[in-house]
Amino acid sequence: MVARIIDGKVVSADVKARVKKAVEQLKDNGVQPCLATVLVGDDPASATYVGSKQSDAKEVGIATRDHRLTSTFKQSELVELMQLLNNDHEVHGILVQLPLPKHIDEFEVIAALSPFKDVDGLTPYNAGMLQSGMGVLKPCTPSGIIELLDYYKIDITGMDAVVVNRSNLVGKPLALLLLERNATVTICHSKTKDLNAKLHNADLVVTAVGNRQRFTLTGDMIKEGAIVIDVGIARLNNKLVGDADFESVKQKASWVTPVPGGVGLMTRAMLLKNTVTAASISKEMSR
Ligand SMILES: Nc1nc2c(c(=O)[nH]1)N[C@@H](CN(C=O)c1ccc(C(=O)N[C@@H](CCC(=O)O)C(=O)O)cc1)CN2
Repeated sequence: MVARIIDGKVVSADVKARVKKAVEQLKDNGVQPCLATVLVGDDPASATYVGSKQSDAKEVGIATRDHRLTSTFKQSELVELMQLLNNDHEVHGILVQLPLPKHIDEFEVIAALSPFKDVDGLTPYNAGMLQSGMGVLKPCTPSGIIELLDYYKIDITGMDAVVVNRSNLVGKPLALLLLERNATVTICHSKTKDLNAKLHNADLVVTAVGNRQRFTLTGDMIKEGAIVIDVGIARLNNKLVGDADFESVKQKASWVTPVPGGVGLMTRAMLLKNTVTAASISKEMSR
């Protein structure tokens, strides 16, 4: 079997076109959607991601604020900045780029965000809403993966899904979204017993490790016809790669996402979608 490609370029362009229209409608109704990004420290990958998020926003007509802070910025100052942005009526979405420097308690900063401006869907309120099946602002990578499955009309009902990641950003929220689509979900991690057996049995594999030395998914590790969603990003021989050895996985899977050009683009597109949703929520609340 040779896998069909789940193309993040096509689907993210579709999401962005819908977002652009929604932005125009909001503007016609007197609301200029605005996204504030917050970057702490000088991690080059994080700076690149924030740069892309800023230019994506501009491309669809969303206004931006760009807060770039040194790695010595204090936790209390960051919480104060969250409160300032929460109270700024011109700002609808707040994105704090992760990871934060080690001296900062990520949970405390995220928890200081207004859940109505939490365009990453990470506050305790939005995480709880997601768990109840009532999520509105949902984490961007997991909701981007669902958008990809929907676009290609891939029904995962009854499938055994294995997610290799247990973070709040990807693994945990994704497990809930796959469960909502009636998959049977197993979350795997570094302490999982017999990962190979679990992978072999899976109809859907989502991998988000991002370190080829620690984990590489090869074709012989998956079941014939499995769907493979690759969230990992790493550099190998100066080339951007995912967790999957694309060529061998492609020979065995039924569907596969490429890296680059897959889930990463969806993460960015879903942030724009969440920003427009947050702007609409703010408009409703001010009525
Ligand atoms: N606050 C957040 N922080 C982080 C998130 C997040 O969703 N919210 N996710 C990750 C990384 N990430 C977003 O910030 C991200 C990853 C990948 C891409 C992307 O565009 N990938 C492209 C390739 C890009 C390249 O050429 O370098 C692709 O896969 O085609 C965007 C964003 C960590 N932090």
